[in-house]
Parts: sequence; C-alpha cells; structure tokens
Amino acid sequence: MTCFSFLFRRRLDSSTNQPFEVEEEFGIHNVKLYTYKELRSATEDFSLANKIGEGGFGSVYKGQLKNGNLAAIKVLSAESRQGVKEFVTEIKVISEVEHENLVKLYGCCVEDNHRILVYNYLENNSLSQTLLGSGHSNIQFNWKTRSKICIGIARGLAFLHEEVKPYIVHRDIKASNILLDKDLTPKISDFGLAKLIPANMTHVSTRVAGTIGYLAPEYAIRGQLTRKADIYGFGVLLIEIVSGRCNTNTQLPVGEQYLLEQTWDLYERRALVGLVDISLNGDFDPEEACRFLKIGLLCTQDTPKLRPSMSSVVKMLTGQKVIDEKKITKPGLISDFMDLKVRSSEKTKSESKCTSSYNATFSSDNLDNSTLSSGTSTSATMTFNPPYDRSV
Ligand SMILES: Nc1ncnc2c1ncn2[C@@H]1O[C@H](COP(=O)(O)OP(=O)(O)OP(=O)(O)O)[C@@H](O)[C@H]1O
Repeated sequence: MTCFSFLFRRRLDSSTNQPFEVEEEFGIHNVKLYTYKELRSATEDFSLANKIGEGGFGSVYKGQLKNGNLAAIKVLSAESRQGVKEFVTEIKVISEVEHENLVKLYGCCVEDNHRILVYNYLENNSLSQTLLGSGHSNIQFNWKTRSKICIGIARGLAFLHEEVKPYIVHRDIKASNILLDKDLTPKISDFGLAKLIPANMTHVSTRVAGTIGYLAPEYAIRGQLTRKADIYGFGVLLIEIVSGRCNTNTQLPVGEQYLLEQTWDLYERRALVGLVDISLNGDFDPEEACRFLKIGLLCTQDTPKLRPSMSSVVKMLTGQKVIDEKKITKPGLISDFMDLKVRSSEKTKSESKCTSSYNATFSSDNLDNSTLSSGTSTSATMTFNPPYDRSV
C-alpha cells in the first residue's frame, strides 16, 4: 500500500490574498489517500445509479478504483465532518486494524472539506438486507452458513475487544453493520467510526452509539460504555441470525413482538428450539442451535459483568467451552427500566420483516420525560446525550 506522510492543504497567502498549497505532516502511514477527482471518476460523479446506501454518516457509493478494485465509497455528510488532523488521526486507528471478519478500509480522501472513506466492496450486502430483509435475496442461509456467520462475527468482535491495543468498542453492533463477501464470510463494518464524529455532534454521534433493540440498558440509561455493551448487541444479533427475525416486529402477536423477551420465555419453558427459523425446514442441529440461543441469552444478561467476554463466546460457539446453564439470568430489557412511550407507526415498511422502528429522544438525566416515537426506517435511532467517551 502506498505510504503517505503528507497532506496538501490550501492556505491563503495574507500578503497576496492568493491561495497556495502547503504540505503538512500528519504522519499517516499505510493509508492510501485518494484525490477527490479519482473518487468522482470511480463513482461516475457520485451518480445516483452508483449509490448503494445511506447511513447515519452519509451516502455510500459503489465505485471502481484505478487499480480495478471495487470499492464502497462513504461520503461523510457535511454535519459529520471534522478537521483534517482529527480525521486523519482516527483514520490511522481504523486502517491499522485488519482482520478477516472486519471490513477493510482502503483509504480516504480529505481534500478541501470532503471527508470520504474508501472500503473494500462486499458483494453480498448486509445481514439486515438479506437474512432479515424483505425476501429479495437469493442467498440460502442454511444452518452451516448461519453458524459460520455467527462465529465469524464473534471472532471479529473478539479481535476488536481483545487483540487491538488499545481496544475498540464498536458501539453499534447490528445486522446492518454486518456485510457479507462473495463467500458469505461476515465482515463487521463501521468500527471506529463513532470517533470520527465531532463530540458536539450529538445527533450523529448518538446515531452511531446505538440502535434500539441492540442497545444495552446500562448504556442507554446511564451512558456506561464498555465492551459489555457490544457483547449485548452481539447477543441480540446472534438470536436474530438463528431465528431469522428482527429483534422487534410489532406485526406479530403480543408476546412475540420482542425477540429477547420471547427467547427468555421459551428458555424458561425449555422450548428454545421453537425459536429456530422455520425456513430451515428442520434441517439443523437442534443441540447446536439451542446452544447458540443460550449464548445469546448469556450475552444479553442484565448485569454487564455476567456477560462473557467475546473470546469466551467464540469458544462456546465452536464447542471448545461448555456453557454453564445455571449462569443464565434474565436479559436486560430497556423497557424494564424506563417508561417508554411507544407510538406505533402506520407508515411502517410493509415489505420488510422488521416492521417496527423507533426514534427515541430522551436525555439521560431526564428519564421521566423519555419518549419513543416510531419512525419509518428499518433501523431505530436513539438521540440522547450519553457521556460521550472518545477513548477507544
Ligand atoms: N463495504 C461495503 N460493501 C458493500 N456495500 C456497503 C459497504 N459499506 C456499506 N455498504 C452499503 O451501504 C449501506 C449503508 O451503509 P452505512 O454503514 O453507511 O449505513 P447503515 O449501516 O445501513 O446504517 P447506520 O448508519 O445506521 O449504521 C449498507 O446497508 C450497505 O448496503
């Protein structure tokens, strides 16, 4: 990979009032810097035809780079832009983190006020659009594939939590942040991105900082951000993958709407196997599937300390470590802690399996006035003011 140590910045010469370019050293190694011109040409001038998604940070385009590689080009929205130096510092962190189960960052563009991230393009979309999506995907998620996906995500997260120094808390583990390559190897995306958002940008930063349904109660309510919050999100995701359904679906009968509640209920009735995706037509190993569901319950326990580390999760998933069933306690449910007023939306996405989403607006020091209002997107976004932790 090309090694750059300098960035060019335009400055105004005070004597002539003419712009000129200066070289500034930011010590960015192993990060490819793309020119805006190259990315414009890769995406055919950021054409709508090449737009593949829109997330909390801005728009994502598919593009072909000069070297022929396909890339996902994420143009950060104006409100999430920060200074060159801060941006480059965070990019350095992200670019040094490489693992088979993490989306690879090729490089970035920091020309003028553009802040663009260039990632390896993944052919098979995200889990939210395929496994949990509207049914337009041709992918066969048989049990072997699901098991491989769960273990891959666990390995990627264990790497972020336990191998990277200093460790990285992802903050937004969820189905739309799990992308699949051509072999259906899962890749965690958006890690480290929370840190790219200026601390005063509460709207954007908290979008990154969690999605209802995956959000650990202690983080949602008290702003306590630790690796255990990611482990909670992973537990929810694990149960979604095994059951083939989203964590919240208000179109289902009451009692089945919240996946975690339903999982606990079935666990207590020793009927967990009933949660496994019926589209598998019984073609799965029931012992293994129930083990995965129990690991999901271990990860979502109310007391963060009781949740296992991600390396233990990997061992339990792969059968190297036995689950101590006595250790499983009730999951932490955000609704148990707050008087959340949920207004169902009439405008839910009818074609999606995930029919319910909420935009929560509350302040951590004003919980009595907390409000949840439904939205129309498939992901839920919380807007609140947690103590913003910018350390990794
Ligand atoms: N590396 C990639 N390869 C292929 N497609 C990608 C890649 N990165 C993003 N996408 C596509 O762009 C969409 C938007 O991605 P982005 O990460 O910005 O938002 P999101 O995860 O959907 O939402 P949020 O911002 O709430 O996390 C994804 O759903 C996916 O379809």
